[in-house]
Amino acid sequence: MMIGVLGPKGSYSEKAAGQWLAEIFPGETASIHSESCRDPVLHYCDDIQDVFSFLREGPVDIGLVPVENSIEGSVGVTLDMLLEHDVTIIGETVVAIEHCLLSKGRKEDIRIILSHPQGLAQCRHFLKENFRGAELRTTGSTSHAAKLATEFEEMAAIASRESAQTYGLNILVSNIQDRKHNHTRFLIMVRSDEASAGYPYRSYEDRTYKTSIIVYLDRDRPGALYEILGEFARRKINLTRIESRPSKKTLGDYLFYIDLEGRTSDDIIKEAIYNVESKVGMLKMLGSYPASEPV
Ligand SMILES: O=C(O)C(=O)Cc1ccccc1
Repeated sequence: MMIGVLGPKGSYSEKAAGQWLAEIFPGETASIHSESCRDPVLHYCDDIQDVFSFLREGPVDIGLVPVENSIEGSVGVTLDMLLEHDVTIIGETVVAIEHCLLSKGRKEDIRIILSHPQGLAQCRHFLKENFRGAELRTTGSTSHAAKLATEFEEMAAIASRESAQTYGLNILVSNIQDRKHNHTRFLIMVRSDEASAGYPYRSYEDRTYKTSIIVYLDRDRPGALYEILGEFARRKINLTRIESRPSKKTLGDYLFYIDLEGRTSDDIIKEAIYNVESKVGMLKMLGSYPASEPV
């Protein structure tokens, strides 16, 4: 079983994969580099788009991507790829993020700071206060930033402690994110045809399920969104997230990403989604999956 994650080694996505595997294959060695856990191996991808591409074309069987962060909000490229690709969400996991400033050189010598866009954004205040003149550069992942920072003493990376160890970097400053509590939610996906094949992971009768959908109103009219949300509200279905994302058709035209409590095997969820579908231009079902434990 090959799992596509943002690489290289040391990324938060890699950490999320280990955490999810330990949840779904409890008791087995959760090491993602061993032969256990039904032989999952990681396929390190350069960026989020590649996780989706390698899922579609192979060799990846399961894709894991960051979708939202408690400080910076949604990962836009993930939302766009969820619309574009034929994938089904089968799980989610939430990782506590602790960004550190890593370098081979001294703090006073840092001129360039590298990280994933989410990493830079989650440390915006720290960077303004401590490195106003530094050049900020984005990389495909925090661990790629750490790997690059090994090359020059005036470079630093915003990445995890694990990356410091992996790439032999010093931790100049730890816990630099703008809020102490910093969590990122990751989605686990398969190709939609695989989902119907019943992937090798158990159903959790004792867990709360979530269902994720994307809707497009296609013609804006007063109360349109209210009507849709009303289909859930009148059935007392709890929405855990609603996010608008530009349709890329024209300014002010949006898609809505909605997460709700329940699963499509529940009649009430099925009924609500059926009614919503009759009121919108497009509805894409992303999947029903066990909700992560509350953080
Ligand atoms: O770049 C990584 O390590 C990732 O897995 C993406 C990411 C970046 C910043 C915070 C959480 C996840």
